[in-house]
Amino acid sequence: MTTFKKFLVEANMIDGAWVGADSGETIEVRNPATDEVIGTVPNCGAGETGRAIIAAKNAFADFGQSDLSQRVKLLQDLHDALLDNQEPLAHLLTAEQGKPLFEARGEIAIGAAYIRWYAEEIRRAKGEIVPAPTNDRRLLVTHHPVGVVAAITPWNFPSSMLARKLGPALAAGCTVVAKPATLTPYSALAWAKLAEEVGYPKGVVNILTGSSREIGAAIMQSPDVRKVTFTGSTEVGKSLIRQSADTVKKVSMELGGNAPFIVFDDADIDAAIEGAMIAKYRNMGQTCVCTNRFYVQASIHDEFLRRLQAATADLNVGYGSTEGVQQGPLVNMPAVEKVEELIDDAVSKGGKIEQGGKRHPKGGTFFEPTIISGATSEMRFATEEIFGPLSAIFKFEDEDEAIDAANATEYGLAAYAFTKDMARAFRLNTKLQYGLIGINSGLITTVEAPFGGLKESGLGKEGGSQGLSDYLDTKYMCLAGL
Ligand SMILES: NC(=O)c1ccc[n+]([C@@H]2O[C@H](COP(=O)([O-])OP(=O)(O)OC[C@H]3O[C@@H](n4cnc5c(N)ncnc54)[C@H](O)[C@@H]3O)[C@@H](O)[C@H]2O)c1
Ligand SMILES: O=C[C@H](O)CS(=O)(=O)O
Repeated sequence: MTTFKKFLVEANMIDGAWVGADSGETIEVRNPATDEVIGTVPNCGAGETGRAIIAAKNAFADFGQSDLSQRVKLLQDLHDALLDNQEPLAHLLTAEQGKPLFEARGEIAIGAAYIRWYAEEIRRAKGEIVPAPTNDRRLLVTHHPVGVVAAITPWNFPSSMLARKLGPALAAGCTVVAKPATLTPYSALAWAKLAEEVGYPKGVVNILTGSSREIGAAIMQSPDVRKVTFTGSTEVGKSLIRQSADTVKKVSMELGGNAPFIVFDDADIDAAIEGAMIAKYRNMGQTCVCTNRFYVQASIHDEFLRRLQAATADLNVGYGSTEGVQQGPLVNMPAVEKVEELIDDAVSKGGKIEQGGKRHPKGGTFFEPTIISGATSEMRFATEEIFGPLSAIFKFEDEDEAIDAANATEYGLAAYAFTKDMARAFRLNTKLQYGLIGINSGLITTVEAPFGGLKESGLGKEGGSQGLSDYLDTKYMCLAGL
């Protein structure tokens, strides 16, 4: 049995010290599968946040001017430390979030890959010398770390969502104040422990737990925080964007999704079913890029539905800590109740439950992987993010109808389509209003590519070469008198 005790840190990291809340108050952290208390974390607020921001600002004076080679070495050591501890970190992640162990291991691995990627990318953050209009001057363009960065992250991928913020921030020479979701704090606090172990100077990485509103307000009101990088719901993202105006902070937003999954009649059905299972049921459907709406062309609808039903019925539902389990519990009871509301709404409007449809016999927040056919645009799940193991099956006749239906949402994060027609693939790339488009694949996230949404799914990119620029300020210097 792997123990994660080393990373069960019941304290916050502020200015190089592990501390509790000024009030002494704590918050319980529960295992979604068993509802047992795993431990507690400090319930910090404005005062602790102010001290963390000052610590990050003070640390930036040196870290922001540190040698590139030093920052690269620290990132390489952080990458290695993460992989050396992959097993306990994965077990910790499963304990606090519920996802199956194989997915938790994958999340730790991609987190390490983001760190390694930015250890490499920062060495290519080149400036330029621009041809001057006259010979008495040189025009130089250079890049510099923005300064103190606030990172606010969600509960569904509590480790990798912080990795793709810490990576570019630390590579650029920024310092960080991070606030994880209250439901899943330990996977984030583990990053502070690893950063401490590999030798990051005090104040470079600060991680706080507690009142989202209090900590959030203190972050947004501070002129010393020069960038906010947020991953979470569109509703909270909009609030943070509004608050950022008061001090003109840089913002990057990774927000909600409502992914269409379009299966054309020329699709490889085996590939479409394989893609559907991962695009729908990864993290029990609690993934921003999970399929929200399946659009299946009429001539293959019944075959696809039958095959999806068989694959869904085969899913192994159980405790995420049990090897071989493919679906764990939902994160909490409100998540279960939301799925139930969406099912009741769909059935009341003519939807048919083809599979599942109710709480799992395991009880608690376990829920049966569910399929509803006869879906229509009047049903709530056509426009609301499901965030659960519920497959909504819509039927369509032709390509234009599918594209129009797919785009009928304020979201624009991920979209998927299965077709052998490459001319159609390029039409879809042009016409689908989404930042991420998977053709014949249901799992497209990778560190090499820019991840981010259009419309109300976000601002900015994470990963790829594009993910670094948000942590750099670009300056122009005119060097005259030569
Ligand atoms: N686009 C992406 O990359 C991506 C990735 C993961 C999750 N998400 C989205 O996140 C949502 C699920 O995550 P969630 O439930 O944690 O989202 P959430 O918006 O409720 O919370 C996200 C984070 O913001 C904090 N927060 C909440 N209210 C705040 C406030 N007023 N001020 C400051 N911080 C505040 C929370 O404590 C948490 O740390 C879904 O909509 C999902 O699509 C998007
Ligand atoms: O939930 C959203 C995450 O960004 C999912 S992914 O692991 O990055 O695809």
